Amino acid sequence: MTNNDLTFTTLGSGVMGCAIMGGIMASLIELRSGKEIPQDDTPSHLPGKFIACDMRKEAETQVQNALGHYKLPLTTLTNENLRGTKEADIILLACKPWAFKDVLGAEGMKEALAGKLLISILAGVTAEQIEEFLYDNDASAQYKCHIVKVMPNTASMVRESTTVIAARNPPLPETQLTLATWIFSRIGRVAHLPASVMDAATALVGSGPAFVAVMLEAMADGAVAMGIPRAEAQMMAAQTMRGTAALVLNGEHPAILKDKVCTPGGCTIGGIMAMEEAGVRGGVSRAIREATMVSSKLGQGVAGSNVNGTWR
Ligand SMILES: NC(=O)C1=CN([C@@H]2O[C@H](COP(=O)(O)OP(=O)(O)OC[C@H]3O[C@@H](n4cnc5c(N)ncnc54)[C@H](OP(=O)(O)O)[C@@H]3O)[C@@H](O)[C@H]2O)C=CC1
Ligand SMILES: O=C(O)[C@@H]1CCC=N1
Repeated sequence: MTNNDLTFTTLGSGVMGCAIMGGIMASLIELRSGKEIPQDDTPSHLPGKFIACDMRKEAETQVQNALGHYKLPLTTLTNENLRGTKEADIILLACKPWAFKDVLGAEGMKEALAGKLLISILAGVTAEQIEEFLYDNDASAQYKCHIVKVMPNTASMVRESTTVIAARNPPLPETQLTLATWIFSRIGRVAHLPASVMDAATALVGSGPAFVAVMLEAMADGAVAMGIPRAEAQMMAAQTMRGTAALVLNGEHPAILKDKVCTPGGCTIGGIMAMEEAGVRGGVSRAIREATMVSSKLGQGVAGSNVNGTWR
């Protein structure tokens, strides 16, 4: 038996705040309709009420436009992070990475967070950084919140995210970890990894949709150049990526998959040779390494600073 008596608040309701709330809402609707059946690991208390906080008034309209159609209890607040946090059981920190001290350092915030689950999706900011900022490394601080760093991606909106949950030492209480895992497994696949690889995880799964979109667009452009109409080319490129991903998730090794497509003397190996000449492999893997390094600097930035290219 589950109760939808928890309130889920986002501090920052932009692209990701909306995507994650949207994914959770879609999942709750499926649970209610019986399309999804509660599993053994379904927590007894689930979110049922949502509060979207932002500092921009326009965010209220954007949130309502994106999520209003789910018809679940949803409140939008502008410049009322404290109220949203006081009313919350679970708080999603989804502002810009360099804004976290402004958000969490506000008067009364520490008290409002006490005992609650604080999920941070901020690139480049560790759970330890947040803990140190809030409690100044005071291990005996009363009524701490439980902080977990996770890295989802924008496909949360369509429940196809890949989310990495960072391990904590000491670990999160079991109930809180189960709840965080449940939330993100409703909106895609979840991996648990050491905190030390979270910047690489940010590059791979957080930034990944942008990298894949560039490749998708390039494939579609090539097809348009060769006469296929744009809409069809885009759909065909996307479905080809989905099919390839499904084969790999089904256990096929990417190198074997590639070899199977390359008929000897055929057109695919011709195309692969062109990709190798252009250094596509090196360029793509370099993008992951570059994004990892930039991510590692994002939590140290201040608003308006640009850490791209500053780490060398
Ligand atoms: N976009 C993505 O695909 C992913 C992003 N992330 C992480 O998620 C976080 C959010 O990213 P994203 O959704 O893209 O960013 P957005 O800019 O779309 O959303 C962040 C929102 O938070 C608002 N905000 C800033 N300061 C405050 C504040 N003090 N109180 C309340 N709201 C505030 C911003 O307002 P304003 O615009 O005025 O600053 C903005 O509306 C980032 O930390 C990013 O690293 C993680 C994974 C993937
Ligand atoms: O580009 C960024 O900084 C964020 C983090 C991962 C995806 N978008």
